[in-house]
Amino acid sequence: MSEKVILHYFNARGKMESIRWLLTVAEVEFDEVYLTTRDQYLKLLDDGSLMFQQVPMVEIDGMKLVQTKAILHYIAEKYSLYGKDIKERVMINMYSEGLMDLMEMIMIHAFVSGTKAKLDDILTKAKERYLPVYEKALSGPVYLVGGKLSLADVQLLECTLMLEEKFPAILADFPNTKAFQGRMSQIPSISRFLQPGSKRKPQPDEKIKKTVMEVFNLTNLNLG
Ligand SMILES: N[C@@H](CCC(=O)N[C@@H](CS)C(=O)NCC(=O)O)C(=O)O
Repeated sequence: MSEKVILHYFNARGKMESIRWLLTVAEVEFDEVYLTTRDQYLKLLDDGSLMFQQVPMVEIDGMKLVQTKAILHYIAEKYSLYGKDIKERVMINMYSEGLMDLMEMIMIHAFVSGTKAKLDDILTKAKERYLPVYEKALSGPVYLVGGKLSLADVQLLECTLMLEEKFPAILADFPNTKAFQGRMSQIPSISRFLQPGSKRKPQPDEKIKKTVMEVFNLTNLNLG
């Protein structure tokens, strides 16, 4: 029997949250080791556990995986959430990359306490560049690619929920996407994940920002 999956990251969404979502949908149990001190991080570096001195790091199947996309693709492939052939896979990757670009904008904005102008820019891009793509793809099909649940669907749900936290009415003009969100939320593993007390993380607060700065020995948060 393979050992339990262990996630090494902050007690925060960040780059690990999509991995938490995907494991949840795949119904894979996982434990988490939260980075709270610089010593913990230095120990991971000393151990050689972090290939590029960065987290997320995921212990799975006897490996210590880093690089968010590589981790997501491994899990998606392993649990049949990655299409049936290379043409489906490239579509899943394109949808997924678009969602990661958008989610990263929101993540960075939260961390660097950006201006209202920046938030407006995210809203405009979400409505004009990203959401129309998913809305069109979902006009008819139940899932984004190949009529089957995939990594892209899981990330679309995660992303639309993040968007609604910032812009509650954003899906009003995107009825297919809103209906998709409702369907996805009824999948039992997802429904449980959406309940309070699950391993889903809240929006970042000042405390977590302080922890990240201490762990990485930063005086200034510069996330791009
Ligand atoms: N390309 C990597 C980037 C990971 C990354 O930037 N991780 C941050 C925390 S969210 C980190 O470990 N920063 C420390 C550093 O880069 O020295 C991925 O997607 O996993």
